[in-house]
Amino acid sequence: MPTDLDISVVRLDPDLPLPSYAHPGDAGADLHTTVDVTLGPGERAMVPTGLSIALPDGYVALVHPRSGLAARHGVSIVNSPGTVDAGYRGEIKVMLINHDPVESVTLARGDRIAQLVIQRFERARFVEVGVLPESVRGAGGYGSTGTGARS
Ligand SMILES: O=c1ccn([C@H]2C[C@H](O)[C@@H](COP(=O)(O)OP(=O)(O)OP(=O)(O)O)O2)c(=O)[nH]1
Ligand SMILES: [Mg+2]
Repeated sequence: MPTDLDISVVRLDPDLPLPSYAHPGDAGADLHTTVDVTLGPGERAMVPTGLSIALPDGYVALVHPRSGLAARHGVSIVNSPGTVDAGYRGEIKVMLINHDPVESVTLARGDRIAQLVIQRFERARFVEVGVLPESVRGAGGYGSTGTGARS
């Protein structure tokens, strides 16, 4: 098990909990909405979490959807996964969308709406070249291998 990383958090809404992992070993720490929100079919909303964080340099926090909300209500995140940069000190917000074609969904203050995955990342230097090295895949993509069973 990796050791836990300390991340400073300010609770803008002290009545709501800090992000928390539901089980040991979970990658995502659940985020809560500070407001009641109702999303009609196809509707989206920027939902506040009441949290600001300071990530160490070299880390990013990704805002992922919760599969339970997706499976039960068709609710996901427009910009999934959202990117919280290490230098960002504002409130973390979640751009929820209701993909259900007919049903509205209501989320109440305190409900868990998304999960935050903390990752290390590589910062790249983009080095311009004239020609890229060859690869087996080449430029094939967008379904180039088909959809059927492969032997
Ligand atoms: O789901 C998200 C995505 C982003 N952010 C915050 C943290 C992030 O550091 C900042 C900017 O996000 P991003 O870079 O994705 O947005 P942008 O459209 O490129 O805005 P900017 O020009 O401010 O970078 O907004 C969130 O709170 N939730
Ligand atoms: Mg940006």
